[in-house]
Order: sequence, then C-alpha cells, then structure tokens
Amino acid sequence: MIKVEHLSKKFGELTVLSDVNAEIKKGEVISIIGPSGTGKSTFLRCLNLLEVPSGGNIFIGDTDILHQSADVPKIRQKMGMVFQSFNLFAHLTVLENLTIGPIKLLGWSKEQAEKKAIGLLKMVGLGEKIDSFPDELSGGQKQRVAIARCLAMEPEIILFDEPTSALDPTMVSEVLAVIRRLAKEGMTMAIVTHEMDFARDVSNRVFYMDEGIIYEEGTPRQIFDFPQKEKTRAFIHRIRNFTYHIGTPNYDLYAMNGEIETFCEKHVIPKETRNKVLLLVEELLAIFSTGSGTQAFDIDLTLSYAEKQDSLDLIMESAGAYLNPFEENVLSDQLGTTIIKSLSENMGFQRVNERNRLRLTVRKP
Ligand SMILES: Nc1ncnc2c1ncn2[C@@H]1O[C@H](COP(=O)(O)OP(=O)(O)OP(=O)(O)O)[C@@H](O)[C@H]1O
Repeated sequence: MIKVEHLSKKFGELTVLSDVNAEIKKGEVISIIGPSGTGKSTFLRCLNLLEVPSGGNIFIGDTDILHQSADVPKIRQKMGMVFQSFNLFAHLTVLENLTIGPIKLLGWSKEQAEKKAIGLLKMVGLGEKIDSFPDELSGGQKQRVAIARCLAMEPEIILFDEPTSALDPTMVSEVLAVIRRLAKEGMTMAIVTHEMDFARDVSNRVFYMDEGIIYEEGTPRQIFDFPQKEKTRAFIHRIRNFTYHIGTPNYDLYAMNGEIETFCEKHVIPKETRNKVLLLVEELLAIFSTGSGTQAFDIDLTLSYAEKQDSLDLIMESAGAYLNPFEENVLSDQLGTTIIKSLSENMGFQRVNERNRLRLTVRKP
C-alpha cells in the first residue's frame, strides 16, 4: 500500500532522516518507536507531505507521491492524521468538526455528512457530545473526536503522531481503546507512540527508529523480547528499567521521587502502587544510608517493570558493610522492615562484589 525508498529529510544542516526504507501493507498496524528526536514524527509528516522530503521515493499503490504531477490534496485525503495536540477547530461544534471536511473536500451533502458523523461519534463513545465545543471536552474526548473526524474522511490509512502524549494518564486508555478497535476492524495505521504495552499488543510490526533510519523492524515479540541490534536492546532495556544513582547523603529527594513518578506514569502503574514504591524507596534508603556508615555513599536504585506479568521489581544496591535488613535482629529499629515486608513480596538478598543487593517485588493493589 505504501512503499518508502531511501527517504531522507534535512532541516538546514541537520539530517533527521538519512535513508528510510519501509513498506506498509493494507490492514497492517505499524508502531514506530525510538528515542526522542530520532525523526519518528518527521517520518510520518513526510508520508502525508506535511514535510517535503529532501530525497527518496514514496509510493502509494503505484503513484509516486513526490512526483511533481502528484495530486497532493487527494493524497492527503487518503491519509488521515491524528496529532498529539488534537488540532480541532475551536469555533466549530464537535459535529461541525466532523462534517466540514466531507462537505468541503468530498462534496457530500450536509445530511449525508451529518449522518456519517453521528455514527462515528457514537462509535467513539461521544454520541452525546455532538453539540459541544472542543473546549468543553476533556483531553481524551478531544482526541476521540479527532479520530472520528479523521474517519469521517474515509481514509485508507491513518497516521497517529503520539496520540496520547498530551493526555492526562487517566485518559490514555479511552483513546487507546478506540485505536485498538480500529485495528481489529482492519484499518491500516502507523502510530508513533511511547506506549510500549500498547505498541506490543496492537501492532503487527514495530519499527524502531534511530540514526535516521529504521534501525530494526520486526514483530512486537522480536523487537520487545528479542531485539537483535545493540541500540534497540539498550532502548528496550531503558524503557523497562529506571535507574538512579545516589552518591551523596544530600541527594535531591524531590527530583528522585519526580523521576520515579514519571517512570510509573509511563507504564500506567496505578497510583496506589506508585505510592508504595515511594514509601519503599524511602524506607530502604533510611536503612541503607545508615548502613553506609563512614564509607563512600554509594547507592544504586533500579525499578524494573515486567509488562507481561505486570509486576514491578525494586532493586537496591549499596556499598558498605554486610547489611541484610531481613535477618533477625540486624536492625535496632524493626519498624522499617515491617513496613517493607507489608508493601512487598519475593524479597531476596545477596552480597555481590562487596555490595548489598536487595531485590523485591512491589505488592499489587
Ligand atoms: N520544522 C523543523 N525545523 C527544524 N528542525 C526540526 C523541525 N521538525 C523537527 N525538527 C528536528 O528534527 C529532529 C527530529 O524531530 P522529530 O519530532 O521527528 O523526532 P521524534 O523522534 O518524533 O521525537 P519525539 O519522540 O521527541 O517526538 C529533532 O531534532 C527536531 O528538533
């Protein structure tokens, strides 16, 4: 359906895409993942010519859309785009947001366009909001309107550019549910996303972008469980694991907690579990800070999220004398260990390379 050959894009001196080659077949759902700034959005924007590529070819069917004879408005009609920031028309009602395109660009009658729009709004769960204005809607509702608006133009493929990035975490799932439904119905889609669990279960193929190219591609299982190339492996490891080094007793507790919360939010970990993590970290740090004694303060904290089991492990390593907080009578204050035991399970202790290593799983709500 879409074939991309040697696509490149420069912004002045900056080469964002150097040599992108890809094929998207009808009915496929492609997730595009990768570190920030690696050109994922630029790639999508080149596909529907919101950016003019610097070189290469893009074919839709047999049509070379970069050829000067290409009918750009027609090509854009075939490719819907959903943006991070919704891009709804603020002065139009929800219904009018959906009907304006078909009436003006497809030549539909008002009645025909409204009938279709109402059906689509019902489909995305917003049948009661047809007369509302975008400002009266939550972020999740706005994004569902944006998806319905896109569908109103009957596109052959929908390009999603980080559709949930601007949303409050509580609204992510309602938007992802709509995209999942479209995937089930066979809609061809390419989705730039930071939602890895979603990418894993909704897509047929995943493109990992790095270094200006599609650095590795494969099924979700290949990319998430068995990445072959070094940078893909490092990326997948990084998104699953949060690490924080504490090298001084005067560490910035608020900055650390903020980073822990961001990590938990990214993996849609419930607030209750998040709070348990913060409490566990506080208790463990109190124990290990004392245990560090006069030695160099050197503590490593890791949070490791396993999507499949939906479990969160906390690992704390510290330099200093042997200190296993779970041994009887090791600590004078037993309250800390009691709290830790009540919030976690599968606790394990090891002494590795002169360091104390504690691993535990945070108890689920
Ligand atoms: N219109 C533009 N003019 C100049 N530079 C741009 C423009 N659009 C994007 N860039 C630059 O191109 C690079 C790639 O941006 P892009 O948004 O495609 O990355 P991304 O992989 O989607 O990142 P993220 O995951 O953070 O959204 C960035 O360095 C960005 O600053």
